Amino acid sequence: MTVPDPKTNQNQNNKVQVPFLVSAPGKVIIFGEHSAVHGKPAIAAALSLRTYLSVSKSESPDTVSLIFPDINFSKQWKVSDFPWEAAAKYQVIPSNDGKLNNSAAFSKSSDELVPELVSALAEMLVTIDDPTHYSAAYAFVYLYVNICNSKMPGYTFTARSTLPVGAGLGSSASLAVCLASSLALIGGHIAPASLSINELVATDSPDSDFIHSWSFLAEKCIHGNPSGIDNAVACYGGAVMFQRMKSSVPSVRTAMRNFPPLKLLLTNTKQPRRTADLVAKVSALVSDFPKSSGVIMDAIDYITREGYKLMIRPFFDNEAKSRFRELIRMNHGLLVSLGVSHPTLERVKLCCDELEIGDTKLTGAGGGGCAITLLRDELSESTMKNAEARLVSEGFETFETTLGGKGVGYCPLDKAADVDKFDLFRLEDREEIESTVGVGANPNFWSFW
Ligand SMILES: Nc1ncnc2c1ncn2[C@@H]1O[C@H](COP(=O)(O)OP(=O)(O)O)[C@@H](O)[C@H]1O
Ligand SMILES: C[C@@](O)(CCOP(=O)(O)O)CC(=O)O
Ligand SMILES: [Mg+2]
Repeated sequence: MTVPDPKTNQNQNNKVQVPFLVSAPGKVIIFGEHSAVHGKPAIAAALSLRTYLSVSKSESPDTVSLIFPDINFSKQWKVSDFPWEAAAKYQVIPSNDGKLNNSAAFSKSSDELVPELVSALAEMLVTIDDPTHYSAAYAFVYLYVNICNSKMPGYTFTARSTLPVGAGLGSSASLAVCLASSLALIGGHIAPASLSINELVATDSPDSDFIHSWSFLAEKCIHGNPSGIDNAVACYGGAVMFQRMKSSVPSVRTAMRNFPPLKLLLTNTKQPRRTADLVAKVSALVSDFPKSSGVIMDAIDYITREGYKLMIRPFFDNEAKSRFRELIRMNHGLLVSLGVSHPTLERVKLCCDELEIGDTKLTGAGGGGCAITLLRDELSESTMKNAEARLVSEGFETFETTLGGKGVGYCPLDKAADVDKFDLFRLEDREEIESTVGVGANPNFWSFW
């Protein structure tokens, strides 16, 4: 983490030049969604589908603007509308000797939202009725007052995802990481990223840890009680075994460097749902039936650990693959018993079972959204084409994606021409976003923390 000038709260070295872009990946949970919230381990990997966010100066210097076309939402505030005084009491500003002048608040705010700040921000959000809009705006304003300050000029934040939003692939966490990294850059708390796509990261950097801790709070704003697995993957990339610990003990995150090349089909039911509702539903079940639901959570715990053991074997051979598929099938059944499947998800599963292409489970919070099918090895191209055509004919959408990619990235927009070329608002669709700014199609534009 860099040390900002205490007067301006801006880092003097490596100061970011506006405009710029940041980006973070979505994720797929292989085992352990929901049980992860209740302290059990889970396994997830970063996707090649990502969220991109641009930061530019607002036309009017005292206006902060959000432009979120994927959810049909835009909003403006005046810089002076933000509750800076309330924020100052809890804000963590590193002093120029590099020590945190409010370290108690830092450790608290890196774990829990500050209730006084939440109520001070409520007035800025009162006119927003749609919960989708509200949660995105809430995450933004919470991070903005904590990470930025009243002396900074107004900026415009435009976000676009190549991920489906609200479909179990971690769009909320990838947005949270984009917000945390862009605000940390303009607030002068971190330096622009410098690692190229092929450089391996030996250890986590203080800058990525800073982004990670604030993105967790943004996830809290979006869905109440996140385990932290989604924003960890969106921030650090790769594949992880993750376990949330009881409050005040940090979560355990074990990078899985030899993640086997899984052949996955990703199917979006297009059934909308909110993670917040499903996480609350499972938490209600846990408190109503602690013993019965506890046994289900324990079973998922064993499945995840069995899956982990198979995945870290030096050879992910046929025997390992067939055991792995059994685990996928069992994990789905247990999620059904927690009440988080949906008729559309069951239809995807039925279809894949009938076609005998592999084993299917819901991924993410369920209630709609996406399913993953771990494909059998020996499937021909025509079998796969037929299977995808059948799923599409039933109203679903299939995705091709690769697993285990990079975490949060940064792309400077140095030249004036870049600003028009990379105007996220104007890009037509996922394909155009990917081909114009995408990390996959344009790896040389990007650096990583
Ligand atoms: N590209 C985006 N633009 C604006 N808001 C987004 C975007 N992606 C995610 N969000 C926010 O995250 C919410 C979806 O999060 P969630 O219900 O956790 O689903 P998931 O993380 O599985 O996509 C949206 O309702 C919105 O508030
Ligand atoms: C249900 C859960 O395990 C995953 C939610 O993922 P998503 O928001 O549906 O992509 C919640 C969490 O771990 O925070
Ligand atoms: Mg989410």
